[in-house]
Amino acid sequence: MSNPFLHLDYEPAFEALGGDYSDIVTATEFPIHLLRFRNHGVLTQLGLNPETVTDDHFIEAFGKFETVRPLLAMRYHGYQFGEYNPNLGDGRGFLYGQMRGIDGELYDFATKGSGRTPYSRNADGRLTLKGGIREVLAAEMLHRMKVKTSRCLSLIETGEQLWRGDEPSPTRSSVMVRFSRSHIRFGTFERLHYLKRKDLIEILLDHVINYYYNDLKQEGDRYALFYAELVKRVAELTAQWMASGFCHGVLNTDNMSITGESFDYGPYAFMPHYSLRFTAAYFDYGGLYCYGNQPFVCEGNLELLQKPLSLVMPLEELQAGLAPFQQYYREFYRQRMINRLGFAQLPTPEAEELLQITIDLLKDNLISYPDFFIQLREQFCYQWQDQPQNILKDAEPMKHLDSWRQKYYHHLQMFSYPELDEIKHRLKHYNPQVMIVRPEIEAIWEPITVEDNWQPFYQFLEKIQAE
Ligand SMILES: Nc1ncnc2c1ncn2[C@@H]1O[C@H](COP(=O)(O)OP(=O)(O)OP(=O)(O)O)[C@@H](O)[C@H]1O
Ligand SMILES: [Mg+2]
Repeated sequence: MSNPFLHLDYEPAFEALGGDYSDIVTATEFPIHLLRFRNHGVLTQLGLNPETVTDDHFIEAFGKFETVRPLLAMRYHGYQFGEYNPNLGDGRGFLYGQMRGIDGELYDFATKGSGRTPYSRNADGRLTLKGGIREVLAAEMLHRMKVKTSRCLSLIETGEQLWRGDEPSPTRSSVMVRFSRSHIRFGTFERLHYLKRKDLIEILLDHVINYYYNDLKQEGDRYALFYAELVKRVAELTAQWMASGFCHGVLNTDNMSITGESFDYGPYAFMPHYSLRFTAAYFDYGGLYCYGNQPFVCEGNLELLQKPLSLVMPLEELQAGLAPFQQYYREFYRQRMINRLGFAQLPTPEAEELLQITIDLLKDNLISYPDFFIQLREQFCYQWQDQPQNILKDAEPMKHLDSWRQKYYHHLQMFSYPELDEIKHRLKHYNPQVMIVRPEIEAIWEPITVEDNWQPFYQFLEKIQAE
């Protein structure tokens, strides 16, 4: 059977921009190829029947990189922890191809760990197996939590020994293929500003609007409308992270997608309990990218993007576009938190009150942030409408619990029996039955590294995906 990945209807949109934005590269040849993860959800999104795609098809296309189009290392710069770095670009990856999903939208296949490129500097161009597993888990978890995220299409172990400061070494190697809306980053524009190429910024901006903001392309003021829409999308994404208890860890501008989608899951972490200072990356000494800073950092990154964009549009329009960011963020955050509590909609002042008391309860008692929502989902029952004491009735006495119960109870009073069923469903929809704080990731990695036992990894993925 011919390989469906080699017969997809590839649409070389980025390639068509020409050689100013990328370099043609070759993939490394790996000593072995062991397919460790294949994402059937993504296959379905591409209109492929998983039963017709063999493991060898994955290995041919995404381990040996047989291809029908040139492999492109994308060029970009970026602000990293506030410092401008012009020495970036795809140093261990390339764009493999672009194609339409069944939704009609354009998507990228791009690699991580596929070998050295002109942007590797002194590094090896590789991805550790643990790093690959971590990215698979983050993306599937966030996808399950209805966060707009990239996903991993495949993860292939490649049989090399890598040396890393942050993993016991030598450590195993892998190559991943990521499925995302786009790998054009804020830093892709920043590089063009650095090179003073207004002409290339204009071409790239039209490209972005054409493919990712299609309904704006006929508008006269499409640049301003694009930026205003990007601001809104990033505010929504940030709110989704915050409600999920997710700390991205490395919010440099080269890790910010121009489509407002979340990607690049390196030293991320889901916070164990509510703390605005919770920091994911061990090298983030000052806590710049801590959980609670994310809405401000994202706003700041959008502001940095004004520099390149102001070469092709008035700065005042960009400033006006950014002005509502925090308000958007707050609205999206409140809405998502209300959803996680089981409600579709509540009037704003009541939603704010419920939100505040929920945060106080979580924060002041150091309750497990993930477990709180899991318990809510698991224990919800109609009897909660009878007496506030029934709500999470096994919980130890603690600060704010009575007033939180009263408030939750008060909101439940407004619903009929069938509507309570909807709450039950909503609690399941927004709150997965498992979460991955760090010890869980270690518990998945441990059997793999000690005895090459992948069962806990696959079982965990199944639990993430379950409703
Ligand atoms: N092992 C490596 N070899 C070569 N370059 C690397 C390596 N690790 C990181 N880089 C480069 O360092 C920069 C920052 O890395 P970062 O970890 O943000 O990106 P990445 O994880 O490699 O890729 P992506 O952002 O697509 O997920 C990028 O230019 C990246 O290509
Ligand atoms: Mg990155």
